[in-house]
Amino acid sequence: MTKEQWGDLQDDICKTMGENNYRTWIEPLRFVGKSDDGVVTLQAPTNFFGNYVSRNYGDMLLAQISRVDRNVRRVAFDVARDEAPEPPAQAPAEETPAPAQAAKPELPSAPLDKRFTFDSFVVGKPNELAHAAAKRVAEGGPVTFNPLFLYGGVGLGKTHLMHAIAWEMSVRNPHLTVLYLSAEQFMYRFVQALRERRMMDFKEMFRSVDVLMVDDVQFIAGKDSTQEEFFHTFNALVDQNKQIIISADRAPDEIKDLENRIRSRLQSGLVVDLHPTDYELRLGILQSKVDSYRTLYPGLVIEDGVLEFLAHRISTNVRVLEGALTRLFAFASLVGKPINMDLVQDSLADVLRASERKVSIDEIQRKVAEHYNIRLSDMIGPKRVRNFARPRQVAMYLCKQLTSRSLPEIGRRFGGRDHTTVMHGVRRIEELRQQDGQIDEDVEMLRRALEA
Ligand SMILES: Nc1ncnc2c1ncn2[C@@H]1O[C@H](COP(=O)(O)OP(=O)(O)OP(=O)(O)O)[C@@H](O)[C@H]1O
Repeated sequence: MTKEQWGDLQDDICKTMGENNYRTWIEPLRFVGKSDDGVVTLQAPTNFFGNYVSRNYGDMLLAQISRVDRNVRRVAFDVARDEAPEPPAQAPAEETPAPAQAAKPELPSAPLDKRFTFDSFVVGKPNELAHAAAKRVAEGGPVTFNPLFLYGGVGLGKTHLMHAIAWEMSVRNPHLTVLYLSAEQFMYRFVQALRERRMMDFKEMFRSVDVLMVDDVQFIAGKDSTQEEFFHTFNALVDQNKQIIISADRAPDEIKDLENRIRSRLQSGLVVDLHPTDYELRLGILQSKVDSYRTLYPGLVIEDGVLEFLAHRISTNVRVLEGALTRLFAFASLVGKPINMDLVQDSLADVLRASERKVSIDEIQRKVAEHYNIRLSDMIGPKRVRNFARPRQVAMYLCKQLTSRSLPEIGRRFGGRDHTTVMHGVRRIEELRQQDGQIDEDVEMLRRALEA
């Protein structure tokens, strides 16, 4: 990978992520070089910037770069050396003198991702409440719950929902001042204002917004001065009946080192959580992603079963799921082949290993036998009667889905059967899941129980 090749890729990257995002996040990066062990380093203006790009676009960049250089394994981010030092974790005890001529601070809103709208947010059981609350707030009208506090694990859509609210509000009422920023940026602005002796400007600016959205609020835990300022900003806005929307990776009472008065303020509105995704939601998200990729990769075929496999096997983190799909599309277009299970195994081995569920063949056999009320020895043994054969096939199917064991290995664990027998069993259950609601329900229930 050379600087020229990085330059040549820019058009494609821009098309993939849209011009706005490209200009905000990718254009400022500088190509530094590629190491012998396949790491491409890009220079970002700040640590925050580098982390953001790595988290949100890392997989896409890797996929694009590996199209021109297959030896690249990883993309790393470096920070420009002449960067102003990152803000300290605590506000400095002593203030430094103000610069001779301080400019009035601009509204420190973070850029919104164009893709993060309500339209592109797939709703399922685990996130329907959070989605409904976000929608209600985005519609404006009288402020009914203040703040709206959204929380959930990594990559479950908190930022997506926050951006969607901000977009929707701005469209419905272009005059509203909607300020969206991360808690880290809030602290950065606060420390900067302290240093430059512009606290009045800072206070004025934050108190003048109509809607304040703070992402990842757990970041201010343990940072006393920032918490204090956040508390005052919060109160001032609530007093003026301005909407506040907060996100965090856990519930207010689970955030350690948070002052009690802040904790209770955060709990005083509506607290809703995004639950870990379930199979159906993951499948829905994959399908909607595939639709949006169609224009980018016209003609690419996805064979049956691939999305279902990914939805089963990949963790609940939607970012990992999306990254896997992006990589699959990039590889498939590179080698000019359809997206099938072979390609999945070739290109996603690391992701699949990482998300491997620790379910054993023994556990599956026991659970299935119990469910169908037959003896374990009958399920594994030679008898071919339907009462034993069908549960056996279900167990084989689940072993294939939930473990990384090969077909011959599964065959051995089912009384030394041949791998073709296992393959036949797996296919039969796949067919039956389409045709027979009862079998489909049984298999799904067993899968959930085994994964729980
Ligand atoms: N229900 C959903 N429908 C469509 N896309 C989703 C959904 N949930 C998450 N995503 C996508 O998953 C990715 C990660 O989501 P997001 O950044 O909102 O997660 P997060 O909860 O803020 O994670 P973090 O804790 O890391 O900040 C984004 O690309 C987002 O669009």
